[in-house]
Amino acid sequence: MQEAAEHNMKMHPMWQGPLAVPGGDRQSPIDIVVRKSVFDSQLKPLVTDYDPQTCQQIWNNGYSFLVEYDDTSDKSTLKGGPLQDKFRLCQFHFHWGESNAWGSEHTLDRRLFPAELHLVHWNSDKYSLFEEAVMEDNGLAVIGVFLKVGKRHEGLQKLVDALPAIRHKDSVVEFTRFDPACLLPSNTDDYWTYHGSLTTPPLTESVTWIVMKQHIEVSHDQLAVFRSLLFTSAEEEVQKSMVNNFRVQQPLCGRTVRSSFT
Ligand SMILES: NS(=O)(=O)c1ccc(-n2ccn(-c3ccc(F)cc3F)c2=O)cc1
Ligand SMILES: [Zn+2]
Repeated sequence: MQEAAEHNMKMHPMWQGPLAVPGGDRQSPIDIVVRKSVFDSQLKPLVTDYDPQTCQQIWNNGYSFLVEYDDTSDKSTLKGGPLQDKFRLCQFHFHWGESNAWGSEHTLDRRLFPAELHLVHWNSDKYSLFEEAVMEDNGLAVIGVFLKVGKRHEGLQKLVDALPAIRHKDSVVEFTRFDPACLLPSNTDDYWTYHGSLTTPPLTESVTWIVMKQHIEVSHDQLAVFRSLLFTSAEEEVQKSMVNNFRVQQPLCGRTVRSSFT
């Protein structure tokens, strides 16, 4: 069934262009083979400092829904971990499946999760705009968090309640005072990190990936609301459910995945 979902995903307009950066050898997502990851004692704890007042809007971009933050100053930042510089939060979004059996982009020893959260940051020490950073080797840092189905996530509910208002592609509503830290697992010291890319076009190889070892739990009903979103705009005749908006795992091409824990 997942293969059919992967096939359907590739039919989405998003994927009608090049499926990889020509000559790309650091594409994402990947399968993290836990026993092959290399412990690095130099990896530091993550330091997130998010200001909920910088939360601005939530919108359906026709592939996922994005919660966007004001990134015109260093008010919501990420540093530490594998990073040498300070990174500014610009948005977060999710990827999910039509069933709880799949949906994540990264996998752990081939294990799929029902969904995955991505918090996207850009290097504000080196670049002045996201648009600039997205093209650079050390331009972006994305925190990945796996979602499992279980108890209701109280912090997520405010976001879930906003989704019916952005059911169609290109719909946007104001969304304020949301602290993305509530979506991080209680333990952010244990993670894997590797050099990769954006998982949708432009697929630029500019991302330091930081994948959390600990997952968060959301309820089945909360994920069902994700699946009530549509890939399509209100004007389109055929409405398509926004599900299976994930890319399949890419070749590791000799890269090392480091772990912050033994
Ligand atoms: N899934 S993910 O790897 O976290 C991911 C995948 C794709 C993007 N993405 C897609 C288009 N853009 C984008 C937006 C504005 C811009 F000026 C340049 C971009 F590349 C972007 O950041 C952002 C994040
Ligand atoms: Zn993503």
